[in-house]
Amino acid sequence: MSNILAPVLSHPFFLIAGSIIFLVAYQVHQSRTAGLNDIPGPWLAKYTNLWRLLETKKTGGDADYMHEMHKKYGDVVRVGPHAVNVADPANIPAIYGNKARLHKPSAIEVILSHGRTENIVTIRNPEKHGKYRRPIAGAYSLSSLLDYEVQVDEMLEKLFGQIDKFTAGGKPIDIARWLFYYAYDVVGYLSFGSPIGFLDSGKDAYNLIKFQGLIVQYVRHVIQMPILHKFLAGNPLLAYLGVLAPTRDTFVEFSEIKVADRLNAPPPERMDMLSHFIASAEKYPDIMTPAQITSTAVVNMGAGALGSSKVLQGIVTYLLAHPEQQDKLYAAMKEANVSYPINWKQIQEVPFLEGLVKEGVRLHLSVGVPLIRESPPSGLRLVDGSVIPAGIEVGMKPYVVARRQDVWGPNAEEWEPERWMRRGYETETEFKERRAAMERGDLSFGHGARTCIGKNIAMLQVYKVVSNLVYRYRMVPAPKVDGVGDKRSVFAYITKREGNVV
Ligand code: HEM
Repeated sequence: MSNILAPVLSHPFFLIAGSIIFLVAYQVHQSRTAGLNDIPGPWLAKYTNLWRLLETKKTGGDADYMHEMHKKYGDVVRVGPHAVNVADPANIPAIYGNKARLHKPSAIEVILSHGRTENIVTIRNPEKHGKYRRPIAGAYSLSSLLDYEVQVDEMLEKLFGQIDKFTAGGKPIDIARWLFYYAYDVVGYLSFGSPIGFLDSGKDAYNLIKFQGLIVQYVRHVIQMPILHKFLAGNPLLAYLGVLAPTRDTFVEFSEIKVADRLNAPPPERMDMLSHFIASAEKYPDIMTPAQITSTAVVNMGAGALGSSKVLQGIVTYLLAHPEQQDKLYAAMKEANVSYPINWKQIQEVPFLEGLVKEGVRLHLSVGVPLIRESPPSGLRLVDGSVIPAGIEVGMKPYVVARRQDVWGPNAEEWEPERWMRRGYETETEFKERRAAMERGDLSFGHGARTCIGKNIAMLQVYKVVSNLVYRYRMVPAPKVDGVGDKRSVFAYITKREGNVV
């Protein structure tokens, strides 16, 4: 009998059909035994991560499909055989809180190409993460900001010099592009000790922005189906052959050179982040190795520069659509008696500026993926009483949380800087309560031990440029210039507000 069946079974058709049946049976088994059968979600997502990969591809990751999924299926949605997304911000402490101390799941490692040094974003274990975060925390502290303001001012002067030059004669300018260059040069200056050269050259220096865009697209897609990483950037053979190298390595190699230059040079007169990292190597020699210092500087560019750029792009788009809001901010700054260039201390005295920036962060954050964690061995109890079993990838998307009506009100999806200020009809206590609820429900910079370490730096660079830009210029929308720019471009006619600027 087996002699008769052997030629049939070795036929390619049976081999392929058999493999497919095995794969489907395996996926069904995996799905059924994950302990998530009661959690609603699209049917395909129950069996394969392909569902979220396809959704990400369809929406490009920008417009968020999870927002629609939560509207359809509720606050807890199954997005993969072993993955759920949660929308209710009341769960933030349980998932991200210091007491919860959840690990990051293995999917986070898709950020690292084969052979690269791990960094504070990719370290999964909370204890180890704490060990690596401690030595660098001082570089990002509020007290360090005063040291960094000089570098930020230097970059602002370069930015405004270029705006003046390129708008001479009433020409339109792609203001978003220049704000990207500013954000990248500020983070680069602070991380590597010298500006990278975006503003000087008026170009995407070393193609960093382009490469980073490719890396973001890679991570955004592959993190949905992490097994793909083994066959792509995480693959040792492909790394050896250099197949995927150009996108990732140019960026890292550029950073290695910058860090090596600084390690071989005398310390600079003024502290920047790189000086902090190098100084901490004396106290933590096992952790702050040259490779780790480079990795930390790279993470700054990756996690930081893009975030601030996108927020600035969002704010400027809004200000162009509402020139009256520029005038409102200008009047508020005049009333606060600020002087040019507006400094960090003066910035704190203009509540409308705070509203603009916070609203910009809320609605235009760059984090297009959920902040993922792994449910602990004892399971994860959510506020609705349901329990997510051990070993499941659990995430909340800042985009989704930023649009919750129970936190932000019925106009949650609209831009309203004034929501951050006291309303005419509110008592001080009512305002404080409403604002505290918004702060509790705000996941823009994450939460807990892994909250954004660069938040202060991001705020310094964003507040400084928004305030000084509006103090110095008035902007109105300009039509797109044919053949110039890309999907990030925002064109504007810009004129100086005479009399304010030296
Ligand atoms: C408006 C701009 C920014 C936004 C919206 C933002 C958002 C975030 C979020 C949500 C996280 C938490 C990720 C998680 O929980 O898994 C994070 C982490 C991080 N961010 Fe930012 N970020 C911004 C700017 C920056 C800047 C300017 C820097 C550096 C100079 C930076 C460096 C980092 C680093 C290193 C981490 C990892 C922290 C850790 O795991 O301990 N970010 N960021």
